[in-house]
Amino acid sequence: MNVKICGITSFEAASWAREAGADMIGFVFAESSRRIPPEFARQLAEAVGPNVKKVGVFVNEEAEVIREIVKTAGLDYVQLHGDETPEFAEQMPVPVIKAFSVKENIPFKTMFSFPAEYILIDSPPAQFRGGSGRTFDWSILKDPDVDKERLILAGGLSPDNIEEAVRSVQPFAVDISSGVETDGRKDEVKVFQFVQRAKGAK
Ligand SMILES: O=C(O)c1ccccc1N[C@@H]1O[C@H](COP(=O)(O)O)[C@@H](O)[C@H]1O
Repeated sequence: MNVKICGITSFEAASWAREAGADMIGFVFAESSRRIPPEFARQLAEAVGPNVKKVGVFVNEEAEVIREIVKTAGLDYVQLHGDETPEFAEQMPVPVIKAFSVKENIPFKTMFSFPAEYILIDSPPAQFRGGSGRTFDWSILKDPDVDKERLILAGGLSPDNIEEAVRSVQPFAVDISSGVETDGRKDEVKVFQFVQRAKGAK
């Protein structure tokens, strides 16, 4: 199981994610309590080293701004978490993770025909477009149009529900932000528990 820890805002959290065995870390460049400047993301990315992939999270950002941030921060993927079109995604300089909310009522067939390396399915937005900490009914992902090889499951995951999530959905990867935090900051114990349980679940 591949694991992405999103909303990294400190050197400590970046090193916990790496030491715990996360495959990807996410930096938020959209409206969020977890937003960080691109230059700081670059420092975090360098501290983590090349074995953990770096994902930049954007919501309805201009393509030119994303291109600049990809260069400045040294990103491996962009996660488009807004209403971006297929044409927009095709202009991206690195592989794309396209996020859809289950509330959008877009057929899975349409979601999985989007030109992106991975399709991330998240809960409906709350205050911000992502990072709500809310879960959704995973049974909808049993639909045969869901391509599990390209699916990243997100939304309200936590160390307590991740084993059940992996067992019932069997996605390519799982993505978490608020479920490994305490009082709005990444929590070392939760990060290790989450990665260990996600990777151990069958
Ligand atoms: O994490 C954020 O603050 C964020 C802000 C704007 C767009 C996406 C964001 N994060 C993504 O939200 C989901 C679910 O997060 P959670 O685990 O429910 O807190 C995840 O894909 C993050 O990558």
